[in-house]
Amino acid sequence: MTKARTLYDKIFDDHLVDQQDDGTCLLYIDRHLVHEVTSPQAFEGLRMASRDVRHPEKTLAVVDHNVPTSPDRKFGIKNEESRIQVDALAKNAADFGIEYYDANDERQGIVHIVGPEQGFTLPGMTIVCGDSHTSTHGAFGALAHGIGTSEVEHVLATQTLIQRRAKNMLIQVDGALPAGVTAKDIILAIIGEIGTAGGTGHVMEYAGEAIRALSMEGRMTVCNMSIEGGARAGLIAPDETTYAYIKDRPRAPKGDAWEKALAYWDSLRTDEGAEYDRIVRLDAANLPPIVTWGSSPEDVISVTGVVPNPDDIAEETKRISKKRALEYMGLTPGTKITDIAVDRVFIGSCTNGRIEDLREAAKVAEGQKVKDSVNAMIVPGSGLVKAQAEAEGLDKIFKAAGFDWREPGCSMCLAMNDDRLKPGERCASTSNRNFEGRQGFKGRTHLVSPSMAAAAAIAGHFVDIREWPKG
Ligand SMILES: CC(C)[C@H](C(=O)O)[C@@H](O)C(=O)O
Ligand code: SF4
Repeated sequence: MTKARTLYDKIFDDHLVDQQDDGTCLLYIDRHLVHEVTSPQAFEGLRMASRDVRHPEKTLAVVDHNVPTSPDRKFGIKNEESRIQVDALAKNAADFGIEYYDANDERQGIVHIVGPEQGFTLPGMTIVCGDSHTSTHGAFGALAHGIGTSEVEHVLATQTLIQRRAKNMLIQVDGALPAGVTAKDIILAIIGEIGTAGGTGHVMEYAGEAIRALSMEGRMTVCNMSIEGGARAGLIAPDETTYAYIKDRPRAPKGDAWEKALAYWDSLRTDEGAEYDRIVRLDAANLPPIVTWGSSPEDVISVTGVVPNPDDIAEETKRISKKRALEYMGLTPGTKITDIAVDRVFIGSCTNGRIEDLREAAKVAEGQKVKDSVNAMIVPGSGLVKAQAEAEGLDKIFKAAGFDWREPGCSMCLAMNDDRLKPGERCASTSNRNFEGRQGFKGRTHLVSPSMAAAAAIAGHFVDIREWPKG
């Protein structure tokens, strides 16, 4: 009898090219996504060694981090550093025969939104990208790893990656989400529970009623932040929701190939009796909307709560670090979360820049006005998301409410382009990292869901979305 295996074990085994006695494995890589930040030295390395890209057709390049999000970007990038990186990717893609979406291509967007949209991301595949949030693609039941630049070069040259087997971790989310509570709150709650190192050495598989009930957009939000929980990757077994999303995408299998693919994809489930190294359980029905208060994604609190007091932490190193976080954030213990005023609102990123996120935000914004003291921007995650949103009239709702409607890119998720916080500015952000300086020097980031962000823009402070609109 064969041993019961997890979904991770199955995908890993199906891609194993070689395994050494010390456990070092060589994995075949089905898909490689490339962006401008982590690829220039990799291509340079190939040139120096006179090597080609082994499988250009399994590689897709797109610019996202450095592109400005203002409409006048079609006239070029003013910032020199950004322009150099973007131009380098265009040249490298042309020189090595790789399909490339530039900033004027409607398919351009954040790499982790583009892959799924194009049907480039498929269940059972191994997918890599020189980017930590590659875990997003695990929502499709693909084994998706973020890799470093030297590994990018290795994959470009050989279409393989050196890996060790990870441990298996199951995150079981039972129950049904209450109204106003979203996929973002699920993953923030998980990270709050296990901490940012909780998943170290593991691949996290998310299962349970609440995960099955999520749309692909929601599943991507959850898998996206696996990396913030320290995991090597996140995974969700594919099902009818997955297939419906993929069907008829440009690069999805068609006709007979589709039927064959479905048969294989249906085998991508963890076997009955397979063992996990660790299991974490969560009840979705008990989850509130969550806001982060510190400078780590594990610093989570219910919107109904107050800023915690680090003095209550017994462990010294942690106490000192959380004290510092509060100082950085300019917050006082005991302050009600709903009393915290925001200066900026950012709705976008590979965590929450998809169509469903914009719909959720638009529902809150409709007929309302952004508070005078707040500067709020909506950045669709891709050109296709933007077009879809415009076809649904969401842009009109946002603009009428006083939100800034932008071009697609990573934008203010990280301060690598013109969108950034000024020192001291406080932002409600739908992105995934609230590290010091992440959204701009001395900027203060609170991670929230899209509807919570939209409501904060209108009220000027955090509000409990479950009670929105008041009166
Ligand atoms: C620039 C890139 C290497 C980085 C990552 O790996 O995640 C970025 O996307 C981020 O979110 O911090
Ligand atoms: S949107 Fe943010 S998290 Fe995602 S790839 Fe871009 S910078 Fe990284």
